[in-house]
Amino acid sequence: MGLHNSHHKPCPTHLQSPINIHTRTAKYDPSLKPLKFSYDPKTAKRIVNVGHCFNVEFEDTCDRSVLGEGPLTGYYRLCQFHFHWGSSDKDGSEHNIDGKLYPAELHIVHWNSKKYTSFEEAAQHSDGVAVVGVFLKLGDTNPVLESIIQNLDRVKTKGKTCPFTEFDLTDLLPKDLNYWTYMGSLTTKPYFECVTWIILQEAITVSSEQLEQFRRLQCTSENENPSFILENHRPVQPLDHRVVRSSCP
Ligand SMILES: NS(=O)(=O)/N=C1/NCCO1
Ligand SMILES: [Zn+2]
Repeated sequence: MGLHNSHHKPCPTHLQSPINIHTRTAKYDPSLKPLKFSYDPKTAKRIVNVGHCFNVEFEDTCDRSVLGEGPLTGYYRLCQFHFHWGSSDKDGSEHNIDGKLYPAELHIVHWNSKKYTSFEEAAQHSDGVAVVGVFLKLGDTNPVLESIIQNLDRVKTKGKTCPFTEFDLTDLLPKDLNYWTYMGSLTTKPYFECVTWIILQEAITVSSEQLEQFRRLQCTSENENPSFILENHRPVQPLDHRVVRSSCP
């Protein structure tokens, strides 16, 4: 059921992601708090090739690595991070900034462990999930990304996993933690509308060679004819009546 208007025709309300962020329309909200990342490097567990991307998974059976404050009520438990990229360096990010695309985008996925008992349950609720999005811009080789990428030949085909421990995810974040925030959805099936999106305004760097490594991952399993994950970014969705808020003026 959607909103009703004078024509009495229901108009559906979409809360889908990603979106284009029009920075001049974003509204500064002084009540937004600074983001508080409390990640324990010992909770890093493994890298998994899930077919459409690779996930770096964390131990999420207790609140050892959490994201707090920012636009959130309470804290959300870190469960995994992954990337979206394009078939060339010309596109790849999911969110756009004033129509500008980046060559890739990092998503750090957390779920509301105060109210729910798993990511799967939390994803059924509008306050269930918080994803921090970080843009990757073309530049020098990123040494922290390199420590992840050097493992990718161990998860080349769909379903493969490899151990990945003692990783400090805060090393991957930019210095400036100012952000835009809006209510949206998962950008992968089943597109549940359960995400508080927190998009950092400062990008981190990635080199062209590092992006090429992403595109060498296979979406096929080891006993199939190889196909490659050349791109995995969803097109932007209608903003409708949503307002994007900014943590800084
Ligand atoms: N691209 S996304 O919105 O983070 N999608 C998901 N799905 C499972 C976890 O994050
Ligand atoms: Zn994602």
